[in-house]
Amino acid sequence: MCGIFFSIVQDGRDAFLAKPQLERIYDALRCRGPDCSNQVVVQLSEQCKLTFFSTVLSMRDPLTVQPLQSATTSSVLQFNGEIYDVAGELEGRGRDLLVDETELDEAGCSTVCSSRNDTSVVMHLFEEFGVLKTVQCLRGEYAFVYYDAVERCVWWARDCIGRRSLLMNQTVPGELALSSVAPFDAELCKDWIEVPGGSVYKIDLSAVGMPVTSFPWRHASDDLTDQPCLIYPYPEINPSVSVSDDDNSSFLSQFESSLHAAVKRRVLAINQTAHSNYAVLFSGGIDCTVLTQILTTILHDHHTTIDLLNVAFENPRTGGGYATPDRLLGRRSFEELLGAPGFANAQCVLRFVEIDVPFALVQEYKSQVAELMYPKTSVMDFSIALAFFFAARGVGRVVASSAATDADLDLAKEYSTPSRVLFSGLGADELYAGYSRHTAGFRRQGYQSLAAELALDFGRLHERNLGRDDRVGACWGKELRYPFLDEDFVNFSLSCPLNYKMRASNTTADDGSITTSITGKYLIRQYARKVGLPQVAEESKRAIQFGARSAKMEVGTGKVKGTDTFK
Ligand SMILES: Nc1ncnc2c1ncn2[C@@H]1O[C@H](COP(=O)(O)OP(=O)(O)OP(=O)(O)O)[C@@H](O)[C@H]1O
Ligand SMILES: NC(=O)CC[C@H](N)C(=O)O
Repeated sequence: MCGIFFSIVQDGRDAFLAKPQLERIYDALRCRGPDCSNQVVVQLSEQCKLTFFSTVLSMRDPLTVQPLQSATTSSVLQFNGEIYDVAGELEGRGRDLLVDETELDEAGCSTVCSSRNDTSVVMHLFEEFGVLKTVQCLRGEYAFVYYDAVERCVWWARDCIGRRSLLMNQTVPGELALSSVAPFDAELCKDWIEVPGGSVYKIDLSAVGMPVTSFPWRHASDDLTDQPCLIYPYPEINPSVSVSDDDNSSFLSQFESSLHAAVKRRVLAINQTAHSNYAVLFSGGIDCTVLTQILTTILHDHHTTIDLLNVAFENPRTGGGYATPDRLLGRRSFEELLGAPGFANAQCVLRFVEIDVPFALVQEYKSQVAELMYPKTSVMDFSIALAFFFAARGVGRVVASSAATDADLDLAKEYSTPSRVLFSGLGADELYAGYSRHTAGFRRQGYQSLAAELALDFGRLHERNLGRDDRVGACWGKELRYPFLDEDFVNFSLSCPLNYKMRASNTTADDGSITTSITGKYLIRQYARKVGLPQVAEESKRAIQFGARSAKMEVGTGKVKGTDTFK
């Protein structure tokens, strides 16, 4: 993941923070982007100075140094993330820049191969069409800061779903700082907040008082008359329930093609020569197992490896060693994947990588994890962040492999995944009603409140999960990719009637008694059955901190609440 730090300081001051604090931020950013780092300073006036510091984890050819400064306008771009496609009004121009035509597949837009460096494409589009028009058309997971030297303003945003971290600090009047991470320091480096998702922001450097304007994302169905805005590339959730099941196979095939395309975009947008292997954050649950199955079909004929990273914690409070629920499930799902018909004769190699985290290692890294997750501070955030931190580190042992001759298959040898890209199944529960509280709500009220609850869950992913997970996972020079949060897949999923997400079914026992069971993630389960994963298809949700046992590890903390502040 790339790293961004930007600041505006006034009154002739040199820097937003004292040197030690700034260096700490720069060090954290260098971990995110180990390929290069650079600083650009723009002295706007004697009083006002702009500082841009960037680091790059290069994923797309050619390596594009950041901050990227335009030779023609002197504008400056800091970009963290991936653009997979350019749609809508700028489709033609954007794709010309982004896509190597020869790599377009027959299906056209749904499997665009984004093969050119996207940072320079974004810069081109910003200069040619302006920020709002461009952002409206970009498809991908990103955060950016852009100084428009012609208009003398600075723009910043996270993508419309908020899949990358960006923090802001506006405690000093007239000044501003933005950063991908901001290690917490109680004295000198506090008061950061996550840039609220759902808007693009602009500060006008020429206007008196340097006002900030926000341009919100709205749905096409909203009243759009009051202020300039952007239109989400997906609708509001469809609250309807379809009356007949005639469309079942059509919904399933749309689900399948849309999710395949989302995974494929994220596979193709990797510098194939340098980093052509893959890793999945693998709990063994249905979401990440389905993603792995799709990866194996896309990479079926490629001589490459897919590392399935499964993290488990030694938890002194609960005991039980590393035989955590996710470890047991992970092993079982790995076997099921190997036996699925689609995997027969595959050239790609699947490996199960066990990442065991002893309690002593947690003690060693816990202050780093707490700093990275900041401004999240709760006990629950910490236990989730800890699990992502060690899973993303990718250091474990290859305990099983689909290739009998796999040289890394050695129970005694430490193995570190070379993959820079980590696939995650996040988002499936929010789109397809995977939480137990969805089931409980459905049991009480049927479909009545489900749509509202799902809309709420999806809409707060940026503040609850995505910023934190980016900050924590990226510190190892890795990049999280979320196929379930692909805009086109989200578009399909939000449009799909609620009964393709959650359903009740009755079973009659021999004594005639009827039991009603409620199942969420209907289409995901149907897909798993279709591709030969019947056991995985029955799996229920288990959150990472319980599956990996990273929650409340210290003896005597059993009664601590998840919402308490982590100390
Ligand atoms: N123990 C684990 N080891 C490695 N990665 C994990 C683990 N648990 C969860 N993950 C990753 O984090 C993602 C989101 O985790 P979450 O807790 O929401 O699990 P989930 O929704 O039950 O997903 P899944 O069905 O894939 O388990 C998972 O899809 C997976 O990619
Ligand atoms: N890690 C990143 O954010 C990568 C930025 C950009 N996609 C590149 O490959 O240069």
